[in-house]
Amino acid sequence: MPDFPTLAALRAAALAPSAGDDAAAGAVIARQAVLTKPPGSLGRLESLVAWLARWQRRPVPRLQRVQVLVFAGNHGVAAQGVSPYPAAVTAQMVHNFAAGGAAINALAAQAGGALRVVPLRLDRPTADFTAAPAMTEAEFLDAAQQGAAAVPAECDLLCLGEMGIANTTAAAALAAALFGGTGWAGRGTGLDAAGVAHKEEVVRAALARHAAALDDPLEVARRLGGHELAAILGATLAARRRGIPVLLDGFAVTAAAAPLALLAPDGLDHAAAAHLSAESGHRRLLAALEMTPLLDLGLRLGEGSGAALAVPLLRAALACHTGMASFAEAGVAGRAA
Ligand SMILES: Cc1cc2ncn([C@H]3O[C@H](COP(=O)(O)O)[C@@H](O)[C@H]3O)c2cc1C
Ligand SMILES: O=C(O)c1cccnc1
Repeated sequence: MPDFPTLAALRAAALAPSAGDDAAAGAVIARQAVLTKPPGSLGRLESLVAWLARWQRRPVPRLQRVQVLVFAGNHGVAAQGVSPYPAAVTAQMVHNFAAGGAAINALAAQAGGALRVVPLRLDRPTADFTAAPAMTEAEFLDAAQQGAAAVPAECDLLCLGEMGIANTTAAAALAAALFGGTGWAGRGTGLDAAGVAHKEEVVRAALARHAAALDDPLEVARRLGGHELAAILGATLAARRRGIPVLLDGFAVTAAAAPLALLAPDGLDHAAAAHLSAESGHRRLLAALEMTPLLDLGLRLGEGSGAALAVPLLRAALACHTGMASFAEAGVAGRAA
């Protein structure tokens, strides 16, 4: 049985209340209070473990099965000259992933994660969304469903990444449609100032073309997104239903998942921003989503690279939580007053 046999089923899943486990998070917080450190002194490491417990629905979270999923898709809007690279690079990079030669191969291995790359209709790009909706309803639903189906049932943490030439233009259009304003276009893979201005104009034209239909976040995702971006939305939603916390990568992945936060206020509570991309719209997008990135390393790659890089940080947080002694166990005096 597919997770989302119809668009109505996808929407109902996105609107369903969250399934986080308060008791599991509470158990983590209670244990942290007795470990040999001043309360709160491990900062964000402490709240991260509680977050893992809440969404794994397990009082002692684990990070044994880490899955990195990279979705790949092609974009009709590439024909507008919005990327310095040819669209053929998407499929070429999928071969490179399979051969083990990309950054994400190295980073997923370092993270102790399994890497799976899911190409979506690479021979059939989306429609150029300055002229028509990027996807039909059936195409959008199929991509979202493929994303959901790629999420393993048994998984402790999901890292999401993407590959799709011109997808930072789609991401900018999504962000502009979902959160309003202009100036969402950035350099992507390396546009110069004139290229960014042209990209911004393409985004403006797309929003004007679809202006009458941008009230519904799923319709925004269908009209202005892409196959791999719809798959990321489907995977993010499926992960919440299966009790799997998610690390979002950069600008493209965050924009792909963002409709879920607009459909339900807690729609991305099981997802954390792994890093702040150097793509200029990302800081603003994360602020709109009230997310604080874990890392800020100046990455502007995609592929799930930032998400994979944050996994060792989560492992460190969990190692402290499970490995530290309590004040009583260690014979360390507690606070005097
Ligand atoms: C060799 C190469 C490897 C990549 N890996 C990720 N991206 C990244 O760049 C693309 C988005 O940038 P834009 O919107 O400017 O095309 C996406 O495919 C993204 O994952 C790559 C891009 C290239 C060229
Ligand atoms: O932040 C991203 O997702 C990103 C940035 C540049 C190129 N591709 C992706």
